[in-house]
Amino acid sequence: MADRAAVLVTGGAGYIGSHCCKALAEAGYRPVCFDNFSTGHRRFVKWGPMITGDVRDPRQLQAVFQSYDFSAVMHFAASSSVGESVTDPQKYYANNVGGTLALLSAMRGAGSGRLVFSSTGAVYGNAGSESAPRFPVNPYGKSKLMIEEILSDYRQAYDLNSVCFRYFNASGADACGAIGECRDPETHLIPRAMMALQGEIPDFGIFGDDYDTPDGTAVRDYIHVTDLVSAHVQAVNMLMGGMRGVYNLGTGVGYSVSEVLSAIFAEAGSKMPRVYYPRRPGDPSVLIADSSVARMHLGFNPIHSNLGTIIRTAWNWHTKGAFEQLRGGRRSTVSISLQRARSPNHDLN
Ligand SMILES: NC(=O)c1ccc[n+]([C@@H]2O[C@H](COP(=O)([O-])OP(=O)(O)OC[C@H]3O[C@@H](n4cnc5c(N)ncnc54)[C@H](O)[C@@H]3O)[C@@H](O)[C@H]2O)c1
Ligand SMILES: O=c1ccn([C@@H]2O[C@H](COP(=O)(O)OP(=O)(O)O[C@H]3O[C@H](CO)[C@@H](O)[C@H](O)[C@H]3O)[C@@H](O)[C@H]2O)c(=O)[nH]1
Repeated sequence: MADRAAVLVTGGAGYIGSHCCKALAEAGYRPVCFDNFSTGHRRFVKWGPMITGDVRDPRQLQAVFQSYDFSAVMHFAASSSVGESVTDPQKYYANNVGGTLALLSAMRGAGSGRLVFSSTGAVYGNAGSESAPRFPVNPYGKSKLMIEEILSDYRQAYDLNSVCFRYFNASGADACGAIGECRDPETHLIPRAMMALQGEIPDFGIFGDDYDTPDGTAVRDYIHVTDLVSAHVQAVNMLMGGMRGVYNLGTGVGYSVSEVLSAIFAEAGSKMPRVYYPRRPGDPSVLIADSSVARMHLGFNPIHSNLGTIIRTAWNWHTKGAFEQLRGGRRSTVSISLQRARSPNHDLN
């Protein structure tokens, strides 16, 4: 079936992928979601066809490329928890590197030559501009850097054109309230803190208060998912005009874990004790983007990414019916392995 406006979205049932499918549909494309639902949700596939499949399976991929004539491919499918990548690196190299190689092979077989790849700020040791040294400190970041190198070689050798977006901490939720951040187990800061405030998880804590940062907790650059996916739609348009390259997507502003928690408490109108755990293995101290190249070349303008909007939209998602339905109305048994807790600090500010 020829369909020039079709875009293959691997991982389209996940957090960022589902937001991207919505944005693609709104921009006139037909997003075709290909997902194994390892962390994604069938309920998130609302804006185009849903294909259940695994990017590591060449036969499934071949069948998809035989069924559609894709204008571009967006590759979100991956394993993406920094801490887990330290304890189970094989999962990360097999799913991220292995899955991407299989996808690229299927693309070449089908003569499909445009890819938008989800890379990460975790490829840097200390982030800066795109030309800053890349010293990933965890297997997740290393797996993404390997893929970037592979894509660079494929660009040269096979004319397979790609845009790599190194995004920083995706956060927030679409204003519709129907899609948002929800994995099982959840490991990310903002959803975990919100789940803890709602009594859904018993073991929330701050990983590290001894970083070389103003308040001792780790600093990240939080970028609203709506701003992220706008850049992706823009990239599809520009790939058709021959654009390629590697771009940071962030705000250039960092917030500490402690500052994020304060913003969540303010939005929720309730607080919980701040419990401190040792640092999480693989975590860098500070990750802040310099996105000036994306601003210049893509017109990237993260208008939704102030911390207040991020927390408000995430809280809206977490306290609306859609989130509760997704979790089956049950209390979560989610628990991630924690190292020995130090004495809780009962500072509620
Ligand atoms: N969330 C962030 O802050 C962030 C930051 C930088 C980069 N990224 C990257 O963005 C992408 C999306 O992240 P997310 O936060 O939406 O994660 P997510 O876990 O919500 O989504 C990933 C999706 O991919 C699917 N998937 C995983 N392995 C698959 C496979 N082998 N075959 C088919 N489907 C598979 C999952 O079921 C899920 O729907 C990932 O590549 C991630 O590394 C995320
Ligand atoms: O229960 C928790 C969860 C997280 N954190 C901390 O909060 C910060 C942010 O952690 P998290 O939300 O897990 O995101 P990151 O580990 O920074 O990684 C995200 O951001 C990276 C880019 O910056 C992406 O590459 C990853 O895919 C994405 O998961 C880190 O210092 C964590 O140690 C806590 O203190 N307690």
